[in-house]
Amino acid sequence: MNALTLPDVAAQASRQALPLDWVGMCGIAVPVLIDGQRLNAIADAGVSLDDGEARGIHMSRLYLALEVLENTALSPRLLRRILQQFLDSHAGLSHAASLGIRTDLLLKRPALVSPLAGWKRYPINIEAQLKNDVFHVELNIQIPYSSTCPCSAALARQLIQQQFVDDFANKALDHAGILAWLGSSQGIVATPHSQRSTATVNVKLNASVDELPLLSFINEAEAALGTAVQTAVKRADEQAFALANGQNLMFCEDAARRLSMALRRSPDIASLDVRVVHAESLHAHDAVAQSRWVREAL
Ligand SMILES: Nc1nc2c(ncn2[C@@H]2O[C@H](COP(=O)(O)OP(=O)(O)OP(=O)(O)O)[C@@H](O)[C@H]2O)c(=O)[nH]1
Repeated sequence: MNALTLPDVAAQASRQALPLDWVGMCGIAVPVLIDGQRLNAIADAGVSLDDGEARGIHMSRLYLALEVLENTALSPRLLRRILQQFLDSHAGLSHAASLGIRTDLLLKRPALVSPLAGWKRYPINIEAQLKNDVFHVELNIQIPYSSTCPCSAALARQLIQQQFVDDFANKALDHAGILAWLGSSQGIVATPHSQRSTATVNVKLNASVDELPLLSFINEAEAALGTAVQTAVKRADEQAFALANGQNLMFCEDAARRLSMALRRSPDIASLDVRVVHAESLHAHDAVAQSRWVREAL
């Protein structure tokens, strides 16, 4: 070896011959293009090391294969192309490749009533795998929403009825008096508790899907729940939100069922995991429900 030859340890034989399931890099900073937006993302890229005798993989080859993310819209086709490059650059060493991309989707959401709008952040994680020529993509999306407890609402209504009995017993009912009573906190003595909640939707896409249907999944999920958290809010919007919550009282079980049933209608989905977490204001712990569904083969 002369002074200009660089030692290549990866090309050496391993002292302990053992194949490895996954070798790669985690936490790589990359820009990605989704729905016309350039987003900051973090990637995990790796391959299997099938040859137990080989000392190491070629990390630079995986890293450089990610360069295309900078100027090509993220799609299942692009992910497959990158994974194929991971494998092609590790011929004889690897039969499986994976790429995970975490970012925050920013969507501009209109207010419920006023002409305002604001940005909402949806954390997403995209996991792609190519193994023995079988390719698949999974999307993980977190969607914040509001949930009002149906049990608490019923208990509050009962207290209001009781207050009505106490205040109006043996009195002639007059319209103006009842209207004023309904608008007072002496009349409406109790309110139900509600909480900010999070739905985590994990979707395995059908092989035929060639776009990442992130936006449509988020829209379908929010429509099914009916109580998406808001961005810019004036009083008119807050009142509409109160109505939406009152019309969509939800235990965590209700939310999980609504989401799962709504998303199952999408032809893009091969399998689905839904997990909802209601960060209870009644308790110091969370109420959680999960649902798993796999589309039956036709
Ligand atoms: N395999 C491996 N490489 C590592 C690790 N930590 C850092 N690296 C470095 O990653 C760098 C890139 O490795 P390679 O892709 O094999 O680089 P290279 O040999 O110049 O590139 P090729 O000629 O394409 O093989 C090297 O400098 C390694 O030392 C590790 O834990 N495992």
